[in-house]
Amino acid sequence: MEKRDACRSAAWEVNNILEGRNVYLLEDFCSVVGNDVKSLHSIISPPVAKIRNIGIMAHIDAGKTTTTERFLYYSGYTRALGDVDDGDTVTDFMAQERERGITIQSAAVTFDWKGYRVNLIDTPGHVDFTLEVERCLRVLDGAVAVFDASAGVEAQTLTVWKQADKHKIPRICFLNKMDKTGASFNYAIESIREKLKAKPLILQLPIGEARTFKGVVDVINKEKLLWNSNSDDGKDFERKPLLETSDPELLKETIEARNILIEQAAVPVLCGSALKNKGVQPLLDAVTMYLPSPEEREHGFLQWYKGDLCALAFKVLHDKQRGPLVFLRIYSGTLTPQLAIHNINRNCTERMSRLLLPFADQHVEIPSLTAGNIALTVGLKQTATGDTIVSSKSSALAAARRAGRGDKKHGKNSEAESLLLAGVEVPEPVFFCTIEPPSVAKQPDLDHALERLQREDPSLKVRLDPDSGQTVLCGMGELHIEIIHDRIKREYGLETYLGPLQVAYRETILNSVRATDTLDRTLGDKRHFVRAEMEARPGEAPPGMAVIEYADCVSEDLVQASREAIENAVHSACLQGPLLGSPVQDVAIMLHSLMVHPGTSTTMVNACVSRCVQKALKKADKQVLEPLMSLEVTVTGDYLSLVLADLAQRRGNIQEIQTRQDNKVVIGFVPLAEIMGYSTVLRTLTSGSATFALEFSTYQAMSPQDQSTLLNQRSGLAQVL
Ligand SMILES: Nc1nc2c(ncn2[C@@H]2O[C@H](COP(=O)(O)OP(=O)(O)OP(=O)(O)O)[C@@H](O)[C@H]2O)c(=O)[nH]1
Repeated sequence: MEKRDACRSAAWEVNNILEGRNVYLLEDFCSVVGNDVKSLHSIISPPVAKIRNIGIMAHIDAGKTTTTERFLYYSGYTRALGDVDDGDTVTDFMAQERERGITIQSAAVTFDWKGYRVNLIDTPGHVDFTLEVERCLRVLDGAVAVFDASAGVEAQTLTVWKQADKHKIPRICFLNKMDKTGASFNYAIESIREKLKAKPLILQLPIGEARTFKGVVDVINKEKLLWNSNSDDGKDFERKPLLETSDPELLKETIEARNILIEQAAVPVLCGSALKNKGVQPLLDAVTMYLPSPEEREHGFLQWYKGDLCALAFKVLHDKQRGPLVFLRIYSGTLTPQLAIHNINRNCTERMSRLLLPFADQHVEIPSLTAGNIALTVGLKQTATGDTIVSSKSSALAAARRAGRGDKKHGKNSEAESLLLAGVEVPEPVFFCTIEPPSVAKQPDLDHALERLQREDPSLKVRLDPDSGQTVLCGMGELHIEIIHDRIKREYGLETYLGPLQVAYRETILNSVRATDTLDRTLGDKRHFVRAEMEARPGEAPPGMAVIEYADCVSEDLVQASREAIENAVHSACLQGPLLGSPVQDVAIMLHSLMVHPGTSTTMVNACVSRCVQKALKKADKQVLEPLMSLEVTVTGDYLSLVLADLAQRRGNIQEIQTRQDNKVVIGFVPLAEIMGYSTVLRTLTSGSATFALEFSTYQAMSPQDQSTLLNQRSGLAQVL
């Protein structure tokens, strides 16, 4: 009772400063959820064993939205059944909100089911958002894969399934659309076996298929579940034992399935029709029964924190009224409103003002949240997607010490990196294009929009082209850049112009070379004199960076005085390689000698060193590196040779051709430069019957012929321009 009162007063207190729409206080919310009033305690902090953080993975149109809607309805959080086709689902509601400029998209919705707290986290499916999918998977403890039972496993599900394998996320399969013409339980099961290489653990059998689909058999309990055809919303259904007298065939089949089930460790499979309101409640039961709670998942880093706060920001949204909303998965410790937190990635401390739970389409203000939960925070202005949050800098250092990483001789960056416990590696963007505002006066608005979008999406990079002064967008794929372009228009009201998409090449050198450079200039009555001798050689370093070494003969005092100028000069020279102006990687730079006359400005030192490094890079044998994509094309046998011939012309390297049911699956690698706009090509080539999945693999050295073709093209282009 005491706790209850404390919660109430905390909630009321925050209400005084609260103006936002869609935010309920706990007790108001209890009346919203109606007859089934949840206890305040369970709303605030359910026992961790009763929490399920799950995602829904599905191919486009498999029924993810409809299934989510049914979850919310049966759990009592929405009062009417939304219909995607009528445009009145919770998700549609949010889309409209967004159109009106109130960005309350949802990255997670929360609801309770039979005493369990379910946090449903959205997982985007497209490969351009691989990073986003990975980040979401990182915060999931389990997932429901929704399939269209008439189509079985489709391309997008396959991609996300592989990522879930990588992160060891336990899954349940839901064969949806059992009512649809062409729905086939056996076909869908077979495709799970074939394409996902998973063993289906059949927990249910359908009673009827397509138009005759009525309900399901619970294989474990040997019961049939029949939805009352007179009940519009499917809330009422009855359980009846299967009897030898009334259902001899079905009983026999069920017993066989049950025996197989008990023998194997595999993926539980259920079936139903979200649209026709059949099979959703047993799916929710299965989520709570078969998917693990947060404490059943292993997170090695938790031991370093010993109960102190550790959370991962997995999504940032900008709300026009409340500013940035940050979704956090709490791994250990407790969050409370007004709490000051330390952001390890940004090495800053900031204060959150409010703590919300995203219940269905409403946000509920709460006084605290503990480990295992998903929280929505208001007030964190610097935190970006993917950041690790702890209680204080000293707590982070203590964790690093426990992890045995804080005591090494590190530079400041590597110390911070050692503490990024839950982060996901951000891949380097492989595509770029220029973006221009409608007028010069709108450039600050564009900069502001891009700054916000980058906080939400760290795989988007923005830079300034030093030659043209234009803003350049760097992204993970064509769709990624298209969506950013569209969001700038929709959310920030700016009509921008994109330049042509270009491939992000890199450069490196193959041998060691030395160069010298002298800068002797008199400005006013002051003489500035610098002479540098430098060597560039192959050595492991990220793009646009270089390993910098100093020869013993270089005076230590001089290095101390000019270190920053020298390092900035080396890095800026490495940002624009001599061949294509692309970043140079895997280079080490040694400063053999440096002579600086007294009174020479550090700007002059910087200029001389930069020129000297550029000279050395130019003299070396140079190599262009290009992004290589892994490609998977699913095509019917009659189009196979056409697809292969086309890929051969695109410098494709075919690794394997698999047979999957009636289809051939071509697996291989192809340079990104050759595969832009491939969806249109493939559609034309195969009359729209083939599908493909494309993913960045690595950077590879171009062959001498391909490199010279590229360089000729570029210089030809330069002459034309
Ligand atoms: N016949 C049938 N249709 C369904 C079922 N579930 C969903 N649908 C329909 O399939 C279409 C797609 O459903 P959604 O729920 O929007 O699917 P989604 O996976 O969220 O789709 P995206 O958001 O586009 O990825 C809609 O027209 C739904 O009405 C089902 O169980 N049976």
